[in-house]
Order: sequence, then structure tokens, then C-alpha cells
Amino acid sequence: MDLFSDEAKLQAIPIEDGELALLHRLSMPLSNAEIFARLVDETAWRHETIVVYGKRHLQPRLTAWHGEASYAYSGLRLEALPMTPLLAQLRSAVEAATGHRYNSVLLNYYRDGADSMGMHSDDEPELGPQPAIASLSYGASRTFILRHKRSKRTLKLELADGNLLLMAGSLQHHWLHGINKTAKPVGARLNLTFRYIA
Ligand SMILES: O=C(O)CCC(=O)C(=O)O
Ligand SMILES: [Fe+2]
Repeated sequence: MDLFSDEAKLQAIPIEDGELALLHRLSMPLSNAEIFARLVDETAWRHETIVVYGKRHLQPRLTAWHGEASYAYSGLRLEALPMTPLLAQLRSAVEAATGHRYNSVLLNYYRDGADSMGMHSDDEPELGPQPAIASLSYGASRTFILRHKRSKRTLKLELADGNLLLMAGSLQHHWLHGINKTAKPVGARLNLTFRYIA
């Protein structure tokens, strides 16, 4: 492979009030299918209950949190598990591709089209004011939706097997993002968001 081809580089996606860039395939010494299978097998998946407007719900996906610091959101406190060798290897590749450092990763397992993630911003104070969050996807493609908080402008990106999406600058301040349920028959998808928790 030509390392300097466009395929190997992060491509900026023009967007107002934030930074977004996409790499078609993260370079790894394993196939996407091997990475997917190992992540499914090696992860202690949890089905968490969260509190939304005072009511308890099971999250519509499975999750795991690995890294150096625990993390709290939606009334949930996630104790960090240590990085596995594969997660550490993925983190190094993501750091090299994006030029940012990460000390934690949230794994999300969307088992089928009924699994989803509500519109949100990753704007917890411990992420800092301009967090670089690197989102790595394996398995089935799903539509990633961005909605500007003020203008309500919506942008849709199809995130496919092996894609790396970098969210940075003031993106979390101005935009929401999420993954809707879909009635289309879709297979399982994994998403890993690498973050730096101060
Ligand atoms: O699954 C995705 O692509 C989005 C994940 C996400 O937004 C998050 O983990 O905060
Ligand atoms: Fe997010």
C-alpha cells in the first residue's frame, strides 16, 4: 500500500463550529474482521441501567470502559478496566493517525438495528474545553448524525468497517451527535471512542 495515498491520511470534513476528519481505514497489522472478533470476545460487556429524566432504563447497547480513570455520565459511574493488549495497540495506531494522546476508551456494542445512542455532546468537564475524541468503528455500517445546537443543521456520515472519525476543536460545544435505531436489517457494530480524561 502507498502510505502517502489519501486512503492513509485523515481527510478534513468541512464543518462550521468544530473540527471533523475521517480516515478510511486505520492501519493495523490485523484484519478488520480479526479486530472485530477479538473485541467482541475479549471485552467484559455490560448492559448498564441509566437514569434519564428520573426514570431507569437499560441502555440500548452494550458498553465497556477501559483506561486510567473512571468516568461518570447520565447518573452512571464506570470504573475503568485496564487497557488490554489489543486496546493498547489500537490506541497507539489511533494516536499516530490523529496526532493526539488518549488515556481511556469507551466501547459500544450495537448488537443490531434496535441498538442506538441518543443525541448528546461529549462535554463532561474532565474531557477539557476542546476535546479530541477519536471514534473507531468495526462491523456493520451505521449512520452517524450530527446536529448543530443553534442552527439545527444536520449532517449524516455513514461510518463503515475500519473508519476512524476524529472530533475536535469546539465540535462538542456546538454540536450533538448520535446513532439512530434503524429498521433496515443490519449486523453488529462496534464503536470505540478514545478520549483523554484529565
Ligand atoms: O457509535 C458511535 O459512532 C458514536 C459513539 C459516541 O458518540 C460515544 O461513545 O460517545
Ligand atoms: Fe459521543
